[in-house]
Amino acid sequence: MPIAKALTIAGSDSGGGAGIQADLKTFQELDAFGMSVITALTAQNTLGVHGVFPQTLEAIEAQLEAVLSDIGADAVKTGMLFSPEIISLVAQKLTEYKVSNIVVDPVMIAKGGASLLQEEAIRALIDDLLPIATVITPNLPEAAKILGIEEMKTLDEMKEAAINLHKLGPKYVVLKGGHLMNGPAIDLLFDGETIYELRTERIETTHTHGTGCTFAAAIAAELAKGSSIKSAVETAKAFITAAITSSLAIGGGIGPTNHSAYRRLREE
Ligand SMILES: Nc1ncnc2c1ncn2[C@@H]1O[C@H](COP(=O)(O)OP(=O)(O)O)[C@@H](O)[C@H]1O
Ligand SMILES: Cc1ncc(COP(=O)(O)OP(=O)(O)O)c(N)n1
Repeated sequence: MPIAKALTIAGSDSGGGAGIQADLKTFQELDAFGMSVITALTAQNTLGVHGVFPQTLEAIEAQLEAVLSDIGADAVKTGMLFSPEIISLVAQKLTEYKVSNIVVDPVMIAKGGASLLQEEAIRALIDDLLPIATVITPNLPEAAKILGIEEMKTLDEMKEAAINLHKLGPKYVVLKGGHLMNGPAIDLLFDGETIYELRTERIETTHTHGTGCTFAAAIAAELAKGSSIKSAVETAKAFITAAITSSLAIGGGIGPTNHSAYRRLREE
């Protein structure tokens, strides 16, 4: 069987817990061949983001061309895209190369509070990227920003938001409930007809750096292997739950999740 090829288009996290590094580790753990297009370098560790250095459009386009014109991708995951110009370029290239499984994680703000997306880029995200997305994976603050509403606090508000996000054009919406205070960690999958709930116990830990990146990358890896969206999201939920359960208390701040935990669990 040919190897599934997964491409991440995202920012680099020097601390290794989020961004390109989290995505490539996740692809590897789920048996997909990982490739990368780096949109920005961040000087980052468990204490926060200490610098953001966007790459030139020329550098980003050269990386996209190199990968897509030769190797191709069975699925693409986008993360930190930073500016309206980068978003438009990425959308144009994914359309030109007819990429069929596009997972858009609309990264906006890191857990420490640093901005990873310019305010003026939200319009480009909505106009250029959401309509071509197979699935979008916003967290609650990101969903609220896209919809121009107050942040959701209840499951009913989350359901309404998932329906409204779907109207912006993606084929599927996964609304992540990691930011809901208290109670289980509930994510919603909406396919345009049915809302599915994915529930796990909330794990008591502060070490959750890179949860969103890892979850979206796992969905991309599974779609690249030919899974249905429902099965891809279920596997991603199991993957991130295992990764948070044995997250790593390294550094002095918010530590990363453990990308090899899911495989280890399955080998036991
Ligand atoms: N403390 C936790 N316990 C269990 N699952 C969690 C926890 N925090 C986040 N998750 C899960 O991790 C995934 C990423 O969600 P979230 O943290 O909301 O994303 P982001 O990193 O983009 O803010 C979701 O599946 C969410 O339910
Ligand atoms: C380079 C880079 N990309 C994305 C993020 C945000 O990652 P996320 O998975 O949402 O996790 P937190 O940063 O919120 O813990 C990032 N920090 N860096």
